[in-house]
Amino acid sequence: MENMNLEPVDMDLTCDFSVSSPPFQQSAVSGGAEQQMMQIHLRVRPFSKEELAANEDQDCVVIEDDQTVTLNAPKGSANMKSSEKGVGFSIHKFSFSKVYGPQTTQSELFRDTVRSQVLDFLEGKNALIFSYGVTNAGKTFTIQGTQKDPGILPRVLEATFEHIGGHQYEGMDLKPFMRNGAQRLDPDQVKQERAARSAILASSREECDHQRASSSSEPLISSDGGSSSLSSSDDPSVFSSNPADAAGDQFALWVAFFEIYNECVYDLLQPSLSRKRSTLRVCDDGAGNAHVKDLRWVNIQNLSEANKLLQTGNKNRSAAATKLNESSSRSHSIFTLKLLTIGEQTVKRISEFSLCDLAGSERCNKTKTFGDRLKEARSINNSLLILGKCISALRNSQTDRTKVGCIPFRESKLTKLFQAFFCGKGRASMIVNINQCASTYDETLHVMKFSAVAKQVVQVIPDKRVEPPAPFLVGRDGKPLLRNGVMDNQALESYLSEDELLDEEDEADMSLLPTNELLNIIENLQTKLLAERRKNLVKEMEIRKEMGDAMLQQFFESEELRLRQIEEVKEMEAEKLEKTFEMFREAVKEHAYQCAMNDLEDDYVPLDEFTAEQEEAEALRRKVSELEDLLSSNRGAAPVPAVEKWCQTEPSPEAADDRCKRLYQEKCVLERACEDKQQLVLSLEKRLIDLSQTLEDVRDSFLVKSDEVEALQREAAQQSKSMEDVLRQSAEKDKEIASLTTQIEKLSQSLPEQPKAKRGLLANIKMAVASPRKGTPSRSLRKTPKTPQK
Ligand SMILES: Nc1ncnc2c1ncn2[C@@H]1O[C@H](COP(=O)(O)OP(=O)(O)OP(=O)(O)O)[C@@H](O)[C@H]1O
Repeated sequence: MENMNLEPVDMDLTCDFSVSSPPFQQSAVSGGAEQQMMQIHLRVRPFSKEELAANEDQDCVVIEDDQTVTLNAPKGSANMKSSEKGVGFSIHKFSFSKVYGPQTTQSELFRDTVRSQVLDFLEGKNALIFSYGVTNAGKTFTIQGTQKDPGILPRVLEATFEHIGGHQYEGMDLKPFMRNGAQRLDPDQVKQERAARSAILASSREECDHQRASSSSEPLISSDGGSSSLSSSDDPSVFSSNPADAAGDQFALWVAFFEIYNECVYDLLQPSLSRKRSTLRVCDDGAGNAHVKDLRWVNIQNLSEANKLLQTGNKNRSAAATKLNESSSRSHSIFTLKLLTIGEQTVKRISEFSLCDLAGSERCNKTKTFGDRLKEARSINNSLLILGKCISALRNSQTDRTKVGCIPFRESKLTKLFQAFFCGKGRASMIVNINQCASTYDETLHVMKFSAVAKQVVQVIPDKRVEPPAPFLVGRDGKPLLRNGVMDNQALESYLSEDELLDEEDEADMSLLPTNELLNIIENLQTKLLAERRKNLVKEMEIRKEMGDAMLQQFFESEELRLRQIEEVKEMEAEKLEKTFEMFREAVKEHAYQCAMNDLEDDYVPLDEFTAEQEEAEALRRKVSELEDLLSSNRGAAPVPAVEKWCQTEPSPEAADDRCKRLYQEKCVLERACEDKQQLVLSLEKRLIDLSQTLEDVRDSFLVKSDEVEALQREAAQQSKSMEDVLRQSAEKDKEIASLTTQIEKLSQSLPEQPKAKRGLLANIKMAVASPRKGTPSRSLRKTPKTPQK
């Protein structure tokens, strides 16, 4: 506690640790839940005769009102000395949810502090109460009390049995499992459970007889199970179950009692056959719910049985006489009740009530501690220091959201177990116990400062109207049971995370163990490590293979998609080309037709006319040749052009002249007609050339498009070739993985006989897996990829 940095800002002459907000202030948050400051109650115990004789009464503790207390530093205390030096103050003021003076009875304390939490518990909510204070301040008295003056715990038990009434579930086949679950036991397990329970109760009976004979201590609850000393509920009907609400439900109450001593968890209800008790592990179910693994849960049916268990547990608890307390608790003890509400042969809900009696915070010099006591004191102070750090961090995270997630719950077993309550899975409240002795003033001041910080922690109280979710149910082997034919997911998750847990024995205080045990532990750990590594290696390979397969599959799918797209583009391009070509063909045809039509219009000559003209021309030609023949035969002269000759040789010059002229004109007409025909032929030839040119152009563009199509086809061919390469590579990898798996299996089978050789091979395999591309073995594909369509 000395190092705890919880000092609030001091003020003037008196230091005021009271918070400005009213102590019971509540505010609603979303979903009907409420926020509430953590309830911190202060109990000031009366002086004992010895203390009064030793002049311990120096008015160090002054109760101002039912919420405020002032501490006045006595002479000689460290606090007084530092205030005399001008460092700090000698008067400190603290406020609490409520202050209970030395005259407060156990019944009053129960009624004011715990009753509402008991009601929560009976309604299915979780609750935690822990007592905190220096050694000999009255923590155990507050939690357990005496037979004449029972404390909170017996009263909680009494209230619970009042609530259960005649609705006790006798089956004993439904038992708490982990933090929030229940286990269904088979008949054999129920038999074992009953036998173990009887053994514990019988051993406590012997102990009680022994105690009665020696009258050394008194049981907390009368052994007949009656509640003669209990008056926990002034109005017992408050706790009675309402038959209308219960709807035929039955209740089973299971309890566990354990302690955390030197950071090791011990079951206080486990009969220890040897001197060395076995330690238990604190496990997390993966959802922030820590629980003690293999803790003994005992089904109790009445107060008498509860008392016997308390006796047994207290007998096993680590206690020792210190200078300040004859029987000082050297450990944190936690008594937990679990109430199972059972209806229709299943567990409807489970609620938990934990009562924690913390070990006393103390300074080693005051308690004159050495050896084991010193070690205990260090361990106690350390776990209380972590509790203080958690509470401080919790308060800081609530005031400053950036600090969320830095709460060191995992640093001690105690805080791991408290975490769920501090994180909204139940309501926690603290009872601070102080004595008024001047000799322990400085420690008391530390305790008060701690509680001032704790008081500022805000808790989210779940909405009472909202029914908590049904607990998960597991079978004999702890594996989840089907609920309405469906696997219980919550149970499955918890079960799986349970498997993943680390062995927390590693965290226990090893220095307490002898060397040979340490060697055994090391050997065990080495074996575990090896097994873990092997498991990880196999897992890693499986994951690699899965990832490879998934990637390959993805690649095939994308490749297939790409090929499909290329095919579609090709088809579209070919279609477009075909259309363009068709268009050109149509255009050429149209053009040729138009030209032909134009020519036909220009050069149209009726056929009769043309035939007549042809005949006439033929007749004229015949006549011309006749005349030429005649002329040449008459004159015997060298032949001359026919017409001229004929004109010259005409007997009548006029007639011959006319005839010649006419013939000449006809000749000229014929020549013109020939010229026109020649022109027509030329123009047709020119049009033919133009058309050929157009056809040439169309052919060229067709060739270009064909080239493009060919290029696309080439590209597609290349891609399919590269895909084949990838397939080939994947096949090789697959074969490599298969051969490695075979090797691992062989190694796993032969590992126990040749551990050293296997370690070498495992390392080789790990290297091979770490650089899979260097492996030579060929592979085969698991899946045959689809051949892309071309
Ligand atoms: N309110 C009280 N009224 C009468 N006696 C009390 C009261 N509180 C404590 N005592 C007595 O004071 C003594 C010390 O109390 P207790 O053992 O409960 O202290 P503690 O805080 O649990 O100490 P430790 O941490 O060392 O276990 C006991 O003899 C107890 O009976």
